[in-house]
Amino acid sequence: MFTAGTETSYLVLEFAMAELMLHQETMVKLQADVRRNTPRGQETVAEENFTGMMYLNAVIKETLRLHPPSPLLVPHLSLEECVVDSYGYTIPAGATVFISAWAISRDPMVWEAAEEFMPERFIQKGAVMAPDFTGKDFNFLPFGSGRRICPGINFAMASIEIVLFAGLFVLRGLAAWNWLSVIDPNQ
Ligand code: HEM
Repeated sequence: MFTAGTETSYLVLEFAMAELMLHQETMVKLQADVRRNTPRGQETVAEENFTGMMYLNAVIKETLRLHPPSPLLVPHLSLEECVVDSYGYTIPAGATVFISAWAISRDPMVWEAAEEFMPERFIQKGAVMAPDFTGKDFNFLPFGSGRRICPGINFAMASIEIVLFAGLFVLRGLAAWNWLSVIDPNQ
């Protein structure tokens, strides 16, 4: 429970920060959102500031898509034989099944520019939209699906949002997290 709840969330945070450093245009957009949603003079982030942070939510979803912390979910056991019609293969009863959420969420047949970090793909008509990660859209399964789906989704999303938002808030005075200009990634 501790491992399931901590390592996963901090991995998403680490990958989100790495992607933001690599994608300065995303970083600038996100910082603009932070400034817009936190009135001048405010010392820490407050719950009501999260309401307008749609882009933050899309950044986290895109991080989960490219870097799911449980890339093979957890092993599942097939209780009865199952034939996957479209691919023509049979999964026998008693088989251990690994589902690659990583490969599914980078499948170019499903995702446009699948290898690109593009949070905008989740924003349509001014709202964060499908695909949804609560197990209904099988092309995006960072938390799994079905009866054994992760029970910590809401807690995980809230804690990742709070930490990322708080970090961006502290650094809001900077033009961007432009650490690449001072740190040579080759060293
Ligand atoms: C970004 C954060 C997280 C991710 C990506 C994640 C992902 C997952 C995945 C993929 C599974 C397996 C689902 C399946 O195989 O169908 C799982 C199971 C589980 N997760 Fe999470 N998780 C996260 C955060 C959390 C948090 C914060 C908690 C608790 C506070 C938690 C508790 C659990 C538990 C208890 C299970 C086992 C459920 C079962 O077997 O019935 N997870 N998680």
